[in-house]
Amino acid sequence: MTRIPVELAERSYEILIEPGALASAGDHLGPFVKNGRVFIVTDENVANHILPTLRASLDTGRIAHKEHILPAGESTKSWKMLEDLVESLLEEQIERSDILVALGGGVIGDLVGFAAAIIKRGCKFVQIPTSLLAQVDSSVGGKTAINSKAGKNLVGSFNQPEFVLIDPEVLNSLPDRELRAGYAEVLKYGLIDKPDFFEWCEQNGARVLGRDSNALVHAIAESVSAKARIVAADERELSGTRALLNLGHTFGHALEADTGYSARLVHGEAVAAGMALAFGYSQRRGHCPAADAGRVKAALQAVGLPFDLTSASVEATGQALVGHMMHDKKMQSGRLPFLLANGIGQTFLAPDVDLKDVVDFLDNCR
Ligand SMILES: NC(=O)c1ccc[n+]([C@@H]2O[C@H](COP(=O)([O-])OP(=O)(O)OC[C@H]3O[C@@H](n4cnc5c(N)ncnc54)[C@H](O)[C@@H]3O)[C@@H](O)[C@H]2O)c1
Ligand SMILES: O=C(O)C(=O)C[C@@H](O)[C@H](O)[C@H](O)COP(=O)(O)O
Ligand SMILES: [Zn+2]
Repeated sequence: MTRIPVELAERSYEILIEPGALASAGDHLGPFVKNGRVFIVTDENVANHILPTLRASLDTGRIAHKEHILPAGESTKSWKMLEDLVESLLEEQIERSDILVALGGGVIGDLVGFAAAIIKRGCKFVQIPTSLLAQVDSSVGGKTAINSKAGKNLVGSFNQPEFVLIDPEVLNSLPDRELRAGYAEVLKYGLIDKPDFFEWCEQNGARVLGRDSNALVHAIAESVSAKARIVAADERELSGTRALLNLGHTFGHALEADTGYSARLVHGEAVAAGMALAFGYSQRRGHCPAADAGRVKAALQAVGLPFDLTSASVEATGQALVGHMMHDKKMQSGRLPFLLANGIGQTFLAPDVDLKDVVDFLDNCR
């Protein structure tokens, strides 16, 4: 088993990675529940494919458990779903010594992490991520949120899990499209500050997406070590270091808003197009060589991810997209810093971006 620590000032925790680990989830959860109960929250797809193995493991360990099965999809990160989940857990008299388990993709992880933060002013929770995106990104680092009418992830908290249990074998039932979407966030780590890893991805992307076990474990371990390092340096995104993890997201969240957070463009796909736009815009501003921006597009295109507005099927004007960006949490004194790049593996936070120039870029980059 690979163990990667997330070392934080207040409390550290571990990310455990092992093919087949779900079958022994009870052994890992046991010490955290003592005499309490486990409340598993999952979605309907994950309930069909993955829940039976977790249930069996808890039964073997004689750990009392209850289940909440929610609809799948981004619309589950809503006030309504949060309210329903919190009320039903309170109805079941959840205690602070019990433990919530987020079994699912990033939608379930973000919702359950937030519910855990507010129930009785804080319950413990564990992340068992089942999508590639959740295994390489959302299960680690403690950002939890729901969406609001104004935009993506605008209501939430920083709330770290007790541990993260990653079983790459659960990805066998993940649809190809979702696997690809998660792979966009894998590429992100290479683009931020790991150029060698980006090169590895260029050479091994097909193995990862072909579900080769060794390639998947390598991609997951490299990704979560990068995320753990960045989160440890700036847990609450105060110094600008953690903002690097937002590469592609300023553009990407605007694309998601434009498509109504629908299945037309899922988060990882929006981030893929967003990263290509960030590199394209960096090239326009003279930061990034054209060859590097070209490599980013090529790496995305090679695996069937969107690499510009057209391939993301977004027709909105630059003005409309920048309108969505005005709700970005990075906004400060009316200015929006952007994650730009001097090249592959050289991402930086640019504070001085003129939004009129971004509008012009978006209107002329199709
Ligand atoms: N908190 C963070 O740091 C962070 C980081 C990245 C993304 N996110 C958030 O994560 C969300 C996207 O996560 P996602 O891509 O996992 O989406 P998701 O949770 O909607 O999962 C994608 C789809 O795959 C299905 N699924 C998941 N695991 C499966 C499996 N093993 N077998 C079969 N089907 C499976 C789900 O039911 C869903 O239909 C977005 O809301 C995004 O904002 C958060
Ligand atoms: O963990 C982070 O920090 C990230 O930015 C990871 C992103 O992949 C993720 O999508 C995150 O939810 C975006 O953060 P937000 O603060 O822009 O909502
Ligand atoms: Zn993301």
